[in-house]
Amino acid sequence: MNRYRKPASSKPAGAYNLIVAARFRELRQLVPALRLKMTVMIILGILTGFSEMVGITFLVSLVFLLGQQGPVSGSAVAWLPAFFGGIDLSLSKPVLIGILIGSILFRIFLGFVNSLISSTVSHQINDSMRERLYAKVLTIPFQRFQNYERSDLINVIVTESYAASSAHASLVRLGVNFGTIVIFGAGMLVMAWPIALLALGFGFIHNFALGSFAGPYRRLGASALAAVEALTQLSWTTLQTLKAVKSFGLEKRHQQLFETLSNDVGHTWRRSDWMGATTSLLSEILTFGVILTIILSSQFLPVDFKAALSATILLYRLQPHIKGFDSQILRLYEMEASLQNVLSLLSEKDDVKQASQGQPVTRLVEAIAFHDVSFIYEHANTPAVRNLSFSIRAGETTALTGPSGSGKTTILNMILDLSRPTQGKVTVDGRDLANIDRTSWLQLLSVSGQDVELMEGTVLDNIRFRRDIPEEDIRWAADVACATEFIENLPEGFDEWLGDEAVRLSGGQRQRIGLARALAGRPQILLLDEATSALDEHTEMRVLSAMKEDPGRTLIVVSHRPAVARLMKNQIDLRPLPPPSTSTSRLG
Ligand SMILES: Nc1ncnc2c1ncn2[C@@H]1O[C@H](COP(=O)(O)OP(=O)(O)OP(=O)(O)O)[C@@H](O)[C@H]1O
Repeated sequence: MNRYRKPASSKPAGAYNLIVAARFRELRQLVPALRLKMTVMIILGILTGFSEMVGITFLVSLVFLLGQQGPVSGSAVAWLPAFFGGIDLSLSKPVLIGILIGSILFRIFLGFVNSLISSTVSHQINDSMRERLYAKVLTIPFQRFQNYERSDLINVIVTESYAASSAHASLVRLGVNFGTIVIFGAGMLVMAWPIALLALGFGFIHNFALGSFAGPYRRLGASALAAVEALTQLSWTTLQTLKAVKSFGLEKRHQQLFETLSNDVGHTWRRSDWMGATTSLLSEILTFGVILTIILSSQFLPVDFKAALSATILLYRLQPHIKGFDSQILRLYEMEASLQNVLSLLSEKDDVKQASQGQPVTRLVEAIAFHDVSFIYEHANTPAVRNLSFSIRAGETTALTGPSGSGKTTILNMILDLSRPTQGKVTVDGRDLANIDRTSWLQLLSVSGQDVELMEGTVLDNIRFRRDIPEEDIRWAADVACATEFIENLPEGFDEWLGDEAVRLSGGQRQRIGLARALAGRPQILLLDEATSALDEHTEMRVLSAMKEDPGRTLIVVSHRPAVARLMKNQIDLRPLPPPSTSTSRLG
């Protein structure tokens, strides 16, 4: 997912069954307050299994016992009538029928309660995972965020977040299966211990045989995830670059690529189904083998035939639980890759400074100053900006110029507190920006860039951008940004639905919506990062002149156009100075 993420190891971490402990540890890390609910669900599940045993299998055994005359050799069934002490078994038939019906109803009730609880807990886990993953995307440092593929982030938040609740459900079922196996095992031990021992041996062989599938399941989980990620990424980039795809006539190529990736996804899911069918078949064959062994050897075992038959029926009823136990372990292997993705995103460190940390600021009074600032991006070899010192005075207009790649956007990102200087500091009225409350600082600032990130909604929604801004401020901002003239020509005006790409708008119109969005909050400091590059020169001058009119506003404009730079009072030129000077900035 993360471009810098280490690939998952292809070898299982430890012995087959140890994966349960690993998943449990991870789950507790993800959902700490889960132990009580999990215990309740496991107990309810075991009770369901118990009532099933009593209600069906145990009573079948008793039916045999009712017909039994005299003591039965080699088995504990001989003392079962005594176990029901003093009851005249011929009179207890209605009672037995009552118990049978009662236990079936009890099992149905427990099953219902358990499914209600499981579904509530699953939804709680899913809600909490999605919210935490989304919150993480909002709180990781912007630079780290840029290391992620957007399509992968969507996959993790929307799809893979379910891995936690699936792991939880599997662990609960595992606990239920295990508890039921123990209870059934005890029942069999009471009825026919030699058969119980045979069943125990069968359990170990079953566990061992299915253990050989652990590696393939783990790899299958990882390749299914990779296939889905590749498919989502292709769909995402096709939507993002559809115009280019059509302009280059690449529709067929994309269709072929999609079909290949889609087949990969189908192929991994088919392999998953086949593997499920194979392990199920193996489990059935093993059970059949053990039951056949019991039947064939029953005459040699020191067990009465009827007791052997009762225990065999129990074993037959037990088989789905043994199979469930092992298949849940295999599921835990399969979901490892998704769970690791969720964990790896959640373990990202949050921004060093939270939005509400630091001293609040209400106004820029003097200046924003850079003091010997250098910045190097993660995984980059050279600094994006080096030893920069300059100051931008409050209420003045400043042009930030320089060749492409000289660090203009990087500087704006540091003013926006999206990136921290690797060396040196940025100050606001003499106070280190690192110690200023980000929320209050960002209330003074607004930014508009070359590419406007539009969202699903109307023109009004796009300018308001989920902030509490009155409509008259939006209309005022649209006026200043020279946007009203084209908005009012749209069929629905400010209520025109744009869609997230706003394909019907020209580049210059989209930029004017972006400018109106930046202005609508009436910021004291406005950062324009080539935000008027798609406008014709005349409109650009009109927009910038209108923006300059507010005397209280500090305007910082990044532009490659000399005419724009001339319109500003100051100029910071990032062209490298000739050697031997090391400083790359000067205030014009
Ligand atoms: N996220 C990033 N990771 C690594 N390097 C980056 C990242 N963003 C920018 N850079 C590098 O930092 C340098 C400065 O980039 P920046 O975008 O600040 O330049 P710019 O002056 O705004 O360029 P332009 O005028 O082309 O928009 C460039 O060499 C760029 O490749």
